[in-house]
Amino acid sequence: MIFLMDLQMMLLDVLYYILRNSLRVVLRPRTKPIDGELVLITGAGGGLGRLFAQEFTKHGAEVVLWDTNTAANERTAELVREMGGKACAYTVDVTRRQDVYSGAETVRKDLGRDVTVLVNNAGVVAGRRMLDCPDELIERTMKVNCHALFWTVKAFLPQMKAQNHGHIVTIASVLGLFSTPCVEDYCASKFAAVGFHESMAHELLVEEVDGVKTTLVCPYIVDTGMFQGCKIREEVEMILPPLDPQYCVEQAMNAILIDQPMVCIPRLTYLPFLSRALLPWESNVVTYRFMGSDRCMYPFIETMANRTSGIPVEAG
Ligand SMILES: NC(=O)C1=CN([C@@H]2O[C@H](COP(=O)(O)OP(=O)(O)OC[C@H]3O[C@@H](n4cnc5c(N)ncnc54)[C@H](OP(=O)(O)O)[C@@H]3O)[C@@H](O)[C@H]2O)C=CC1
Ligand SMILES: CC1=C(/C=C/C(C)=C/C=C/C(C)=C/C=O)C(C)(C)CCC1
Repeated sequence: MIFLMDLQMMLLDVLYYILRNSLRVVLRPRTKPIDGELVLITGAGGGLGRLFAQEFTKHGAEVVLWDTNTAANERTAELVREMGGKACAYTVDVTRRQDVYSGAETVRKDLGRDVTVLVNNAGVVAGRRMLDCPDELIERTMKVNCHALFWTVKAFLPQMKAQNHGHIVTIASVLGLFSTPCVEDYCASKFAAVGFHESMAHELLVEEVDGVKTTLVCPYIVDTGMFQGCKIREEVEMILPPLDPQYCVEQAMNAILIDQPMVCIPRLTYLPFLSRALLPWESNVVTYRFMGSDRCMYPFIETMANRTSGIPVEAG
């Protein structure tokens, strides 16, 4: 009897959340204020990281910037200060766990307060066919895109939990939800990032740490240069062009500010995610062929090869 009542309650809750989330698309919920929050962004020296720093600044937050590229990171800090914001830049390699832990201590000492929003944004891709790819490059992708999430969350979550206040944002990718060929290192690391993020989010809910929010961000190709050359069939690309970095960050910010647990950018990319889960493997294979997703990374790999050695590799 209790089981049936629980089942009924659960089904009603499921319906309620489907309705609430559908309505959210049209009626935007109120955003939370973040002025006064201390936001740490990894990979803040360029691309999306720099734009996140500027967006958080617009909303009145103070930012801490971590990157391996000191000059680029300092430039981000400068841009934030030009906007009238507060920024501190530190050179931290997020793959070195002792550096992450000591870096977290330094931030605490220097700023005299705890980080309340963590944006795990740093990311890399090998950009080589798996069998041509040096082992070290594969390891690097796993360390930056996946292992580093453990170190940063272990460094900052304890204080957030103690205060029952905070937000952990993981910049994953649609390639953490479905895959394309020739980016095995990247897909493995992003699928892992999605798994890590979701497990942590469930853990916080079970422990009833309701003041620490989580947002998983899964963007499609963004025009930052990271995946330069990646190309799907032209007719499909007209419906699904690479994202403008500013648009991508604004969409992610909207999700963060309404405590949305997950966002795919653009929304259209929920479709391949669903079809991967629901359709037979072969149906997805023919869809990939039709849309040009099966070979979309070939020109990207060629671009990367030209960038790194000047000698094009055979991508076909
Ligand atoms: N661009 C795209 O198409 C998409 C990107 N994403 C994800 O968004 C995030 C940002 O990507 P994007 O802005 O395009 O990439 P960028 O390469 O432009 O920026 C990534 C930044 O991370 C830094 N970084 C790399 N390794 C480390 C490290 N070990 N420790 C600290 N910082 C590091 C880089 O420094 P350096 O320049 O010195 O390497 C760089 O400044 C990534 O996680 C990426 O996977 C998701 C979907 C699509
Ligand atoms: C697989 C697939 C597609 C292509 C996806 C691509 C090309 C994604 C690239 C994402 C990147 C580069 C993310 C970086 O983090 C379509 C056409 C959407 C639909 C059919 C299935």
